[in-house]
Amino acid sequence: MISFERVTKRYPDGTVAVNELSFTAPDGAITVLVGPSGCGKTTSLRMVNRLIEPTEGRIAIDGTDVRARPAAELRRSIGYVIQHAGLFPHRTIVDNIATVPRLLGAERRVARARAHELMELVGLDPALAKRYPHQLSGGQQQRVGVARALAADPPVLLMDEPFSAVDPIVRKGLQEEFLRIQAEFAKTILFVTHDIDEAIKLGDKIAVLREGGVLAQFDSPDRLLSEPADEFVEQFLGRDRGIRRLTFYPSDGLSLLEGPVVASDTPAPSVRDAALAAGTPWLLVVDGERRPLGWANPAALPDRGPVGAARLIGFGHAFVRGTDSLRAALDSAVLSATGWAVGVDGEGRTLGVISQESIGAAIRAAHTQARAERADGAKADEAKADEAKADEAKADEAKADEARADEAEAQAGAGDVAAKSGKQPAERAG
Ligand SMILES: Nc1ncnc2c1ncn2[C@@H]1O[C@H](COP(=O)(O)OP(=O)(O)OP(=O)(O)O)[C@@H](O)[C@H]1O
Repeated sequence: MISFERVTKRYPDGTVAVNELSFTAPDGAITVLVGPSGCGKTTSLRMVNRLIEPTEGRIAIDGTDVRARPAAELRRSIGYVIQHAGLFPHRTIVDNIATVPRLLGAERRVARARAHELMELVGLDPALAKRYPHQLSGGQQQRVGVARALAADPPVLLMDEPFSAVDPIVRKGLQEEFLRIQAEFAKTILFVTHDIDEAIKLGDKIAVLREGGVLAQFDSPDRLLSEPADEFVEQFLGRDRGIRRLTFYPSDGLSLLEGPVVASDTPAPSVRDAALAAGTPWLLVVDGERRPLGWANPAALPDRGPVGAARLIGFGHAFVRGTDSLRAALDSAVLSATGWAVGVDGEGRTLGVISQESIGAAIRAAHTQARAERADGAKADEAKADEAKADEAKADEAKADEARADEAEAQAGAGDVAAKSGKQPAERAG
């Protein structure tokens, strides 16, 4: 757990880069600091490993002020990844990764063996081990940066725009790899980016900063998208936050229709007659393994031959029910020429189809449920706060009782002494 407690950083020229910043980055989670250029993200991050010292306030890791430890020792216990990776240019890749374990006293052989394991973990070809950083692509260098930060197995990682310097496709790959590694290692991560999409994709918690280093909102991505604290956050999130929010709604509750799904070798006339009788607007034709082939218009089916021989209309892409979100399901329907989405299982076999309208209804239901859950959550928080207040009041009462008892005891004791010396306490006091 990393806690910022009213942290302010004022540079010598008077610039207030961070202003009374307070939030707690929970254990084993990714907390993203996001905001426009110059809002104090990097300054905040570098105060955790004491590359910058705060002017006021306190930063603590697991309750201990970071200033309680010598800076060099602190830094060795915290992984740090920066834009362009910041690798040592004259060391090979394997030695770059082995740097911190070596500093911590690991034998060269042990540190290198660990470095090779980490290269595999972050998806680097072992053949790159003996190269130098300039002989690697930007994406490969970033992977080395991540491997190096993980080498000493630190509980805390600081990452400053680690994926910003690579093209969007490589970046997406790095983000996915990073989430996979985090699912396995559950580090406590503070991650800086100026890209709200990256923040939403990676963050368990997001701290949105505004200019002057002021915290605008600290929330989960879903909460941020559904309830931006103010106009600044709303604008920063962008116009399509409603659509992006659908990423947090699962698709497993969607009811898929199996009726319109037909095997490609079924005789066309029989499916045509059945579909027209049932008022089915579109038929999804699938192969022998139930993989989708395309849509057929029942009214246009021929009088002879299998349905698979008819002219089929492309279905765009299918969504995987359960794994993909409602956003993916909606996207599938929007991209399909018929307005219907195709739901498949993990193996790509068709489970059924669903119309845009039905997905719309599922979205409305998900919104209603989320609102109810938020209201319940707020009530539970209130109840917890009331309980905490009641506990505090009880503790105060107990303390007051104790103080009264002490006083009474002291007076009784004083009485004893007074009695022994033949004087009254009042006399002694006077
Ligand atoms: N050494 C310094 N002296 C004076 N001002 C500084 C110094 N370093 C940073 N600043 C200022 O502090 C503010 C916050 O800078 P910081 O680098 O933390 O922002 P950032 O949010 O990380 O920006 P970016 O996204 O552009 O990297 C900016 O106004 C910056 O100009």
